[in-house]
Amino acid sequence: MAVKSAKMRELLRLYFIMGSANCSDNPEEVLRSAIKGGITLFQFREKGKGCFQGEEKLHLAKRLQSICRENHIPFIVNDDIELALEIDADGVHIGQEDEPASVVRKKIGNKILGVSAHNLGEAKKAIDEGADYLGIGPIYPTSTKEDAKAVQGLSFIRELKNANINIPIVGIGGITAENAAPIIGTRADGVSVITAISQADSPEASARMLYKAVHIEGNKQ
Ligand SMILES: Nc1nc(C(F)(F)F)ncc1COP(=O)(O)OP(=O)(O)O
Ligand SMILES: [Mg+2]
Repeated sequence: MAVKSAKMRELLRLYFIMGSANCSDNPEEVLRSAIKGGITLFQFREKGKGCFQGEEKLHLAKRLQSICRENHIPFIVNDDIELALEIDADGVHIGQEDEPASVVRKKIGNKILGVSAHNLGEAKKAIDEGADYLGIGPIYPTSTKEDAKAVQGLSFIRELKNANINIPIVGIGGITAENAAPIIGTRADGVSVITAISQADSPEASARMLYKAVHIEGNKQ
């Protein structure tokens, strides 16, 4: 587990999350561009108005997964455990409204398991049930997730660190190159981003700026 945790921290550095609904351009081109810009992990999150279902969702997942495989970027699936197992994804991400982490861990074996947590109780439960990392947020206001919980800033990350919770942590919610550094300053392991990359004129340039922001701050730790 220890090796996995160190590797997990590296993977979380710049975690791009995207589905077709988040892209103004072709999702495959957006992903290729984001990979060129230095993303370290990818999550397929096919959700929201007009998102694909069934066969179309499966085919898009496979196309994006093959782009990640060509570039040695692990491919994580949001919510849809059955899809993740069907395409042998590298891991899944679940929230508090999804299946319990303990049930998902049994289904996915040794794949990466990410869990969203909004308070200490949820964090401890996720850790006890085998989570490999926690998604913490929304750090800043976000328009991407319609049912997002209250904006929490950096307070919950600080609370976790003060409670000596050492599981790998990634911040999420409204993150841009301009506001990413303070998240790393709280000793979170990385930032996850949807719109700032998926809607950028150049996803590559946006990812590169984000990577620099987290890298510079990370070197100060
Ligand atoms: N998808 C996510 N990915 C992360 C990650 F840690 F990966 F950055 N953190 C949080 C979420 C939010 O997960 P959830 O609360 O289930 O909502 P949704 O299914 O709408 O995304
Ligand atoms: Mg979810």
